[in-house]
Formats: sequence, C-alpha cells, structure tokens
Amino acid sequence: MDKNYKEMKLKEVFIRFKPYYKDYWFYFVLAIIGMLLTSGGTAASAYIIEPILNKIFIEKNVDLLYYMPLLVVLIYALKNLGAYMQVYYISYVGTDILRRLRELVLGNLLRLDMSFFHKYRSGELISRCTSDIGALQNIVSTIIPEILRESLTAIGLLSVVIYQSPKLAFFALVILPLAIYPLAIFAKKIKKIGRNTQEKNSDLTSRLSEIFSNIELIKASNASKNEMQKFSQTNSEVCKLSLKGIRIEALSSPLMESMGSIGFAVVIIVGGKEVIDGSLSIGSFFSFTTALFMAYTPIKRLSSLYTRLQNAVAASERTFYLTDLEPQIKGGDEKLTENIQNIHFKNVSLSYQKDKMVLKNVNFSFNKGEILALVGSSGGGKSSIINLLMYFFEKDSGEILINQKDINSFDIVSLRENISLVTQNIYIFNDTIAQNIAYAKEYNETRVIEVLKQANAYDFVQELGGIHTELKEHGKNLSGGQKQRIAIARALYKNPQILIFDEATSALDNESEKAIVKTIESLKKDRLILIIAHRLSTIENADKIAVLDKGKIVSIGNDTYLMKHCEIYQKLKQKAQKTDKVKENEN
Ligand SMILES: Nc1ncnc2c1ncn2[C@@H]1O[C@H](COP(=O)(O)OP(=O)(O)OP(=O)(O)O)[C@@H](O)[C@H]1O
Repeated sequence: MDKNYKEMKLKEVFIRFKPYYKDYWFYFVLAIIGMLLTSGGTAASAYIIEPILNKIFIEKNVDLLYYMPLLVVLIYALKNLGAYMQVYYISYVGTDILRRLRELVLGNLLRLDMSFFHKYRSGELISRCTSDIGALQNIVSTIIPEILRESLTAIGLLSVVIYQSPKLAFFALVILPLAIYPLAIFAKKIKKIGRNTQEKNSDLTSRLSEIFSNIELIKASNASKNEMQKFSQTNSEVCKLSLKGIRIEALSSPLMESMGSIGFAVVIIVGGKEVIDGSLSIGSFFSFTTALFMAYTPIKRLSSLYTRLQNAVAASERTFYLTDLEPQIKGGDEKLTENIQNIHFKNVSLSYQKDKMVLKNVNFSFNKGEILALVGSSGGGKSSIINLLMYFFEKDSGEILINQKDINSFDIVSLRENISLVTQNIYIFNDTIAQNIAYAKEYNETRVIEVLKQANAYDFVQELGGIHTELKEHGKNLSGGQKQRIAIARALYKNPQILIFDEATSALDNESEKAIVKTIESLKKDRLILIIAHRLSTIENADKIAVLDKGKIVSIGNDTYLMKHCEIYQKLKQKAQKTDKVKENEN
C-alpha cells in the first residue's frame, strides 16, 4: 500500500475512537467499577499486612485473629469480581467496535472508484480488513483497559507506599524518571517497526492471495518451487521484523526491573536503619515493601503496554486512512428513471495515467432499438468506452450524454441500475445457480428459468442438477462457455435499458453463440445494446459498427458500409474469417 496515509499521534487515535466510547458508556462504567474493585483490592491486600503483622503477630490481638482472615477473603472476592467485570465488559466493547470497524472499512471501500481497486492488490486490502483491524481491537479491548487498570493499581499501591513511609517512598521512586527516557526511545522504535510489520504482513497476504488465484498457472508452469522461494523471502522478512519488535518490547520490562532493584536496595538500607532505630514498625516496613514489590508489576506492565500501544497506533493510521478515503467519482443527484432514448459520446478523451491518452476525441451516438458494436485491434480502447459509460472512470474531457443530459448529472446507483454488463471476466459466487442469476435483485424462479432459456443455458443447468445446484467459487465446476451463459442470463434477468456485452460470447461454440446473438437481437426493440466482439461474425448484423484504432474512432457504419469504406475493418474481417476457418477445420 502507498505511504499516503497520515501518521497519527496517540492523542489523535484516541480522538478517533471517541464516538465509539460514547456509545458504550454503560459498559465502560461497569468495567471501570471492575477496575476500581481490582485496584482497590490489590492495594488493600498490601495494606492489610501492616495490621496483620502489628496487631496479630506483635500485639497478639486474638479478636483480630478471626476478623482479619475474613477480611482477606472478602478483599480477594471483591478484587476478583472486579477482574471478571472489567475483562468481560471491556472485551465486549472491543469486540463490538471491531465488528463495526470492519463494516465501516468495507462499506467505505465498496464506495470507492474502480481506480482504487486497480491500484491496490486484493491481498493488501484483505490484510487491512483483517489484521490491521485486529490490531485496533487490541487497543480497545486489551491495551487501553490494561493501561487504565494498571495505572489505577499502581496509584493504589503507591498510595500505600507513600502512606507507610514517605521518606522510603522517595528513595524507592526517585529512580522511576530515569527509566522513562529509554522507554520513550523504545516506543518510537516500536511504532516504526509496527508500521513496517503491517506492511510486510500485507505483502504476505497478497502473495498468498496471488498464489491461490493463479494456482492453475503455477501448477502448469511447475512454478511451485519459485513461488515457495518468493513466499519464504517475504515470510522471513516478516519474521525478522517481528523479532526486532519483540526484542525491544522484551527489553523494556527487565530495564524497569533493574532500575527498580536499585531503588529497592536503597530502601533496605534506609528502611532497615529506621526499623533498627525503632522509628518504623516492622508491620509498616513489610506493608511498604509488599506494596512496593506489587507496584513494580503494574509499572513494568505499563511500560510494555506503552510500546504495544505504539504498534497499534501504526495499524490505526492505515485503517483510518481507508475509512477516510472519498470516492473521486460522485455523480449527480438526478435519478435516472426516464426512458433512455439515446446515448451520445461527444469529443470524449480519457487517460488512466498522466500523458497516456487511451481515448482521443471519441464521437458516436446510438439510439434505443439499435445495436452498436465496437471493433478494433487489441488495446484500441473498446473496454475503456464501457468503463466510461458505466462511470467507473472519469473522462478527461468531452461529454457523455444520456437523453442529451450529461452522465455526471445522474445518480451513479440509478445509472448502473439501468445497465447490465457482461465482461470477459466472469464473476460467479459460491451460491446456487438461481441466486447467481438473480444476483442482488428480487428472486423470481419463473424469471430465472426464462432467462436461462434465453441464454441457451437451461439444458446444461438441468444436466448439472437444476437451478438450485451450488456453484463453486469462480465457477470452478463450470466450463468457460457455461460460465459465460450464466453471466448472460444474469444480465438479462435484470431487464435493463442498456445491455453491454464485452467479449461475452468468446468462449462459446458457434451454435451457442448464434443462438445467443439471436436472443440479443430479439431484445433490442426496447433497449440500447453495445457489443464488443473480436469474432466479427457476432456483430455483422449490428445497426452501427464503430471501428476503433489507437483510441480513435476511424469509421462508423454498418457492415456493408464499412466493407466498402474502411480499410481497417476490411483487414479485421479478413483476419477474423481466417481464424474462423482454422477453428472450423479444427472442429
Ligand atoms: N485500469 C487501467 N489503467 C491503466 N491503463 C489501462 C487500464 N485499462 C486499460 N488501460 C490501457 O488502456 C488502453 C485501452 O485498453 P482497453 O481495455 O480499452 O482496450 P480494448 O480495445 O478493450 O482491448 P482488448 O480488445 O484487448 O480488450 C490499453 O493500452 C490499456 O493498457
């Protein structure tokens, strides 16, 4: 993924989470009660050592001998009830925020333009929607609550420490600020490593996604070893980075403890002297040292949580980058509900990349009841015209008019509602044939059967086991021609005003293709139909044929006209006839 995302500070990340926190205030209250119980219980368990030692063991108070153990049990019961409450309620909040964030990210990604999806690898996007958001969940359900709990516990225990002996507390704690400086450096490093790790992780997912979607090629080319090598390299890089992070994280705790031991050594000397002098009771000294020991644990954990937090900030940057992206193509407000009579391209130019024009001043128009065919050599710009008509991309200049109104005045959803597109890539979902046909539309079984028949697909569907037969992902249990017929049936099911076929019949045998072309021709009365086909026999009867060459329309007319007046068309036709003959001989 590019590095366009804005680096965020911890504070900014917290601010971004604020709306979520508001929605879960009740759960937070319960979790905070739990935290207070845990921290209070921990501090009380350290404090209670003083009366136990002084009153029971030194003063030999028999009454307290029975009350104190009861109190100990009560303190631990409350402390553990608190522990349960905070873990459950905070995890609830974290998990639910994760669910909402995933939907927010995917929801926003689905709004984005096609150019975005052309720019990023699908594995990268999958990684954003899974591992990055997982890291964010870590912030909400682990890191923040732990920071809160450990801080409260540390405050509680330090209060006991200071209460029992402010002088000793000074010697024990003066060391703390000295440990903060190296920790701050560690945190910065961890944040950087976190960013790189997430990037490498998405490389890893992309690799996997590429391997599984190209598995046929990999096997046919005996490239497993090659792919394994490439994977191992990325895998090792991920591993190295993780270890680097772990090394720094693992250093922070021992560093804190070593510093603490110096403080503790001083405490033994100073405190020991006071106990020997009699200015400090043994109970207070033990209560002090217990609280001090106990306080080092939350302080140590706080330092490692802080470094982990930096890691999560890196993941937040990328997630919020995706939720903030805005589509460039927004369309207008007008719903396209009218009867479409005419489509007009007026001096339309397009470049996907700067200074690389793929369409140059393209002009053509066609009306309801007509079939327009686009022909021309590969890379001439035929599919690009469709990309513009679908409003997948924004033109550089010119006008695309529907009923004389610019396409960008129409609401995009309503525009696409009126168009069915069948492309060279056939999309089949892991669902029944019927659901694949009625895709995203209201289900009507009679209509499903009707369009399957129109697409010359009903017979093979019956052979497969009927319309409720499950299709595999990418239509792996179908032949190329069968897939195309399913896609055509899906396009017809929608019953749109504009039908677009981009090499939609290329995998069909001559007979099936002829049958489908006949169906398409019978549908043209109430529609505008646009066909791209390399096999020119498919479009011979089109009302208009536009010949494209290097992004320009060189001629428009019907077959008879072009055979007389367009040299490029004549050549294309000769070439097509030769290929058709070779194919016939092969059959
Ligand atoms: N998303 C894209 N980003 C950048 N360049 C693109 C993109 N899509 C197409 N192109 C370029 O635009 C030019 C026209 O491509 P287009 O797909 O429109 O041609 P075509 O006539 O449909 O080709 P074919 O008959 O081979 O399908 C080509 O040079 C291609 O490399």
